[in-house]
Amino acid sequence: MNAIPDWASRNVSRETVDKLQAYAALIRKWTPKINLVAKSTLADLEVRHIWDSAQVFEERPGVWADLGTGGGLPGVVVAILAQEQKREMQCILVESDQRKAAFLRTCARELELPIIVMAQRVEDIPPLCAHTISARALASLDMLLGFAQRHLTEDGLCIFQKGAQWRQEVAEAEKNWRFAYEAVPSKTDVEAVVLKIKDIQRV
Ligand SMILES: C[S@@+](CC[C@H](N)C(=O)[O-])C[C@H]1O[C@@H](n2cnc3c(N)ncnc32)[C@H](O)[C@@H]1O
Repeated sequence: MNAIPDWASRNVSRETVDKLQAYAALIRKWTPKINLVAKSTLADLEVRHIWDSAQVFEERPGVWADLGTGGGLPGVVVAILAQEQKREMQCILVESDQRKAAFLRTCARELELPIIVMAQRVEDIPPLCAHTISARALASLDMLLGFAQRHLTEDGLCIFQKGAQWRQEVAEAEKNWRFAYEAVPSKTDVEAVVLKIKDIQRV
């Protein structure tokens, strides 16, 4: 399948659609050299990765940190959509793989995005004091909540994309953490959810 996302339903401008397409072109160009996404998913890149990432975007104040951003999913998509909304939002992308971080800097330059790329491990950087933290395919929920405890402001929000096993992940995480969550059905995968989590405390 090579479906095109229904950007009109998001009220996205022509300029932003062009930027998302330019980003898709960069992923297609770089993926043969560095595995930004599985090559088998390139044909369906717009829905499987870009639309999937766009669904996490919401208007939020302050710092948005995307952890383990890889090829920029969802961080670069969030930065493009924030630019559309003219939000005063600072996007920080944390990615420990140096080649992927170089790709992210290329995205920043070529797409004219005011993002900060940190080519380090999430565990090694000083607290980011982020108001929003996203992560896609990075780690178990239990581990992500540990990252959030270090990098999220007290009243901040985590937005984690999780697959079919999300209920088990929540149950596992609840052994170590107290938190409030909402599971929003994914728009791209019937079994997946977007977990919105706040008020995180270690048990
Ligand atoms: C499975 S990929 C997912 C990438 C992207 N979020 C996506 O959905 O396509 C996980 C990424 O996290 C990075 N990563 C893994 N552990 C990390 C850590 N502790 N700190 C920073 N980045 C990390 C890896 O280099 C990899 O690019």
